[in-house]
Amino acid sequence: MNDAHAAPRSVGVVVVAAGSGTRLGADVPKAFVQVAGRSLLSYAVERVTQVAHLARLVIVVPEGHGTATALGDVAPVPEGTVVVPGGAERTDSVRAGLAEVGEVDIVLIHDAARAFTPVAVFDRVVAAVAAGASGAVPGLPVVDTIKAVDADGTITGTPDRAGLRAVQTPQGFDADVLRAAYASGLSATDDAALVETLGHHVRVVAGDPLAFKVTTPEDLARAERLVASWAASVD
Ligand SMILES: Nc1ccn([C@@H]2O[C@H](COP(=O)(O)OP(=O)(O)OP(=O)(O)O)[C@@H](O)[C@H]2O)c(=O)n1
Ligand SMILES: C[C@](O)(CO)[C@H](O)COP(=O)(O)O
Repeated sequence: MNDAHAAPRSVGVVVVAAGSGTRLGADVPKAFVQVAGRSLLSYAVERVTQVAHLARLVIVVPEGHGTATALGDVAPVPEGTVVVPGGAERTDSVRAGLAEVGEVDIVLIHDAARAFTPVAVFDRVVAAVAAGASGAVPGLPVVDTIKAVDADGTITGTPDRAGLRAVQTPQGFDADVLRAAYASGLSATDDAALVETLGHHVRVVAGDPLAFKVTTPEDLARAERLVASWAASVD
């Protein structure tokens, strides 16, 4: 366990890995897809287990993969890890994982699909919440100009991109705040949106390009190149 981060607060992590990966189009659930002989989930878990003050790890998997033993061949999981089946939407899967996270101070929700997120990103998110934020998410400035459009594709606005961030995971929250947000029964494409709806302030901390989400075959090729470059650098 990495004790570099000083905040003495217990951290629970929910790794959501129950998506099918429609856009990737593999023949196994996306989190189980292999890069250089290891599943995306195993890369994600390897990083999560280095989070300081980690007290509880919950992995949310597709129906039918619902035990730590069943998961053992896909990704070695530490003793005490709880494995639960997810739901139809990411929000459903997070809600299932959150129900198992137990008594911790801070909860991080992390996409298995962001398998290469550096531990330093986790540390920044935890530090922001430990310092008093209700929530914190990693984000990167956007490099494209973003347009708002209506249903016909007509542009309705051009927000100033200086005030925009593309957000990643892990997304971290005070545990009670996140539970209240999920109790609302609402859905959203990220966890922060539910917390924002309750009126809490969520901070953006520096993200990392390595926290990219494996979504398409092009992303998987990028992951292959990344891992190959790491292997080459230790040869
Ligand atoms: N019902 C779902 C949907 C998504 N996820 C997880 O949420 C993360 C982000 O989702 P995404 O990358 O969109 O994964 P998929 O839903 O699998 O992808 P797609 O939309 O292409 O089917 C992934 O780690 C995925 O496993 C989940 O646990 N349960
Ligand atoms: C949570 C997330 O990764 C933040 O960028 C993203 O919103 C997940 O979206 P997806 O459509 O489920 O990939």
